[in-house]
Amino acid sequence: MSAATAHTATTHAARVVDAVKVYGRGDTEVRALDGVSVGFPAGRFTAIMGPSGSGKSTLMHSAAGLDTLTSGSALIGDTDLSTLDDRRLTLLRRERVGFVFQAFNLIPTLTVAENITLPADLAGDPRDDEWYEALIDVIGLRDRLHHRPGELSGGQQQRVAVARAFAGSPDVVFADEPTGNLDSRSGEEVLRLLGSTVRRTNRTVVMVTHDPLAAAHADEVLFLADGRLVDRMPDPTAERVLDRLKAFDTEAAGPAASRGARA
Ligand SMILES: Nc1ncnc2c1ncn2[C@@H]1O[C@H](COP(=O)(O)OP(=O)(O)OP(=O)(O)O)[C@@H](O)[C@H]1O
Repeated sequence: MSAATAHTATTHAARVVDAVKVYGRGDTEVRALDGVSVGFPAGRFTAIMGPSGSGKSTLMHSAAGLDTLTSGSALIGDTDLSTLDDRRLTLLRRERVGFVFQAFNLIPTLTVAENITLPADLAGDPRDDEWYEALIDVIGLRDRLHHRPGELSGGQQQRVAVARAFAGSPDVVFADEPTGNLDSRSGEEVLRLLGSTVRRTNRTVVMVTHDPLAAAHADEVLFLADGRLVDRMPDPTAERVLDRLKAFDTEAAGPAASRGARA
């Protein structure tokens, strides 16, 4: 792509093109992704929703380079992940992608500060002090930097995991049900943290969630059903997301249910 084109088109931090993912063969074949093309715009917070089994995790894992596609492409920036060998894929994930999981996945023996800088330390990168300090301010745990994760609440641990995900200034942070293990108040804090990090520092987040309240924090919600992208909702509210999800139940009772990929 020429520089001129890059400036006129929406910049996507990550995208998939004609993504197909087939698990199993013959009678047990499941088309988890059935030709999905979607971009995740840079500087935006995108949520992925859809009924259970609709392909949300598969889409996220493929876009993040944690899983490979059966056909089609997954790109981080302009890098087609299928062109990378395992070593370069690992490096790309380490340097250009951040992750937040439902289970916070912090290292219990390291302090909060050490957990946050661990990916950069492993990569041998010098710490960007300004960015690190800004992150500590955003997560609001300056007085806990020398505590261990076990001494923090679940919500505080997830805020540390969010800071760790952003610490290396990745192109995109993928969050898989980041509030799944939290009570509603802690979950709300983590979502506000994700949203404010995107808006104040122009970062990119892609989040899989079942929760309409969580999805309402995003700039846009993508809806999957039966491995396909079926709808997008800019500027979501929890009510509108809930209504859209309810419509899936109605659609599932009709012809859309007869595709049979998961029968
Ligand atoms: N490793 C696997 N082997 C076989 N089938 C799989 C595998 N992983 C996922 N699937 C199937 O692919 C389809 C999509 O799964 P996926 O986990 O992406 O859905 P999801 O929308 O994230 O679901 P949930 O909301 O329940 O987490 C499902 O039918 C699932 O059973």
